Amino acid sequence: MLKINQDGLNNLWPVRSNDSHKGSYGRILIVAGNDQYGGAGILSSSAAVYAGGGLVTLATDKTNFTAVRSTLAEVMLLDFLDFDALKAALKKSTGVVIGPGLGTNATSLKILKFVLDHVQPQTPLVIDGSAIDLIATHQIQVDHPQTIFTPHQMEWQRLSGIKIVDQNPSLNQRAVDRLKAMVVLKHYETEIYAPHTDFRQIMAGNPGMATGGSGDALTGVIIALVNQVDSLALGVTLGTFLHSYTADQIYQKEAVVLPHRLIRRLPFTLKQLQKNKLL
Ligand SMILES: NC(=O)C1=CN([C@@H]2O[C@H](COP(=O)(O)OP(=O)(O)OC[C@H]3O[C@@H](n4cnc5c(N)ncnc54)[C@H](O)[C@@H]3O)[C@@H](O)[C@H]2O)[C@@H](O)CC1
Ligand SMILES: Nc1ncnc2c1ncn2[C@@H]1O[C@H](COP(=O)(O)OP(=O)(O)O)[C@@H](O)[C@H]1O
Ligand SMILES: [Mg+2]
Repeated sequence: MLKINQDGLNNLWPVRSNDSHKGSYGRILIVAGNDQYGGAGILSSSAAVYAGGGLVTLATDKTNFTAVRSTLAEVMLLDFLDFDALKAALKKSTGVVIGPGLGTNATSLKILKFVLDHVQPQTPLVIDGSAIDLIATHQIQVDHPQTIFTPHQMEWQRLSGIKIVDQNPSLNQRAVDRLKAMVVLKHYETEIYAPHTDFRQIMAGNPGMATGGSGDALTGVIIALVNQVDSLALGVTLGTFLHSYTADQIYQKEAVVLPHRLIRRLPFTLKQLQKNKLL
């Protein structure tokens, strides 16, 4: 097991080059938020923007459009039932998130299957929340080579079949090898698994994060960081650490880490971590 702390990541934070432009930092598509869970789509997409994603599009239920526009002017919008537009967006995306607040009904399933069928093979794909539940319930085989699952322990129980009380690194690793995907197993000191590789443990995070929406925000942070470095494993590690480390800064002064406040703080922590690199 490799413990991940601030010192271990010191030289690895991406720094923006002078001749870069928005296209240098990814075209990110977030497919999230049904009519009940619109907030999940807002949290995921705003986290992607605040963590430095170049161009972020949210494909969501149409009822969320006004709320998204009034919260987050930077994000572009798509109706997630407009499959022609979704197909075109998937074709040009360099990073996709599916699942936060997607719901688990027949429409949600149709959207998930469409995304799995049309995402480009080279594009990193973060699968979270409702999408994990749908994959477990309907026993959907995910063959996408660049997949990152981000389950909490209950979602991991559903996906892997390992009961929460029985979850341990050796059983988790075997399930990850079978899945052939990265897995960010979220809890206190979150673990990051990849097939046939020693797992990493994030030495940051706190119980102030135990509030609805923290994981939705994580998906956006991860996909934004994956779009700023060359390696998938590094992007996932940096994103997961940045999320928890930012939460720790807030938790020093606030008893609950509200996800929207964590998100607003991301550019500051990112700058601070970059500066350590430049010292
Ligand atoms: N503002 C919003 O729109 C929100 C939307 N959300 C979405 O709602 C959908 C349902 O997600 P939920 O996670 O609430 O529902 P789930 O039913 O998947 O999981 C929650 C249950 O798992 C239990 N659990 C056990 N171990 C856990 C662990 N380590 N971490 C978290 N929970 C653990 C919890 O106590 C709870 O009973 C997802 O698509 C999610 O993205 C939630 O993120 C909440 C906020
Ligand atoms: N007690 C805790 N200690 C550290 N981190 C926690 C704790 N509880 C929750 N978290 C973090 O908060 C996030 C919760 O994710 P998730 O349960 O998917 O939330 P949601 O679906 O409501 O957005 C994860 O990143 C998890 O690691
Ligand atoms: Mg979640």
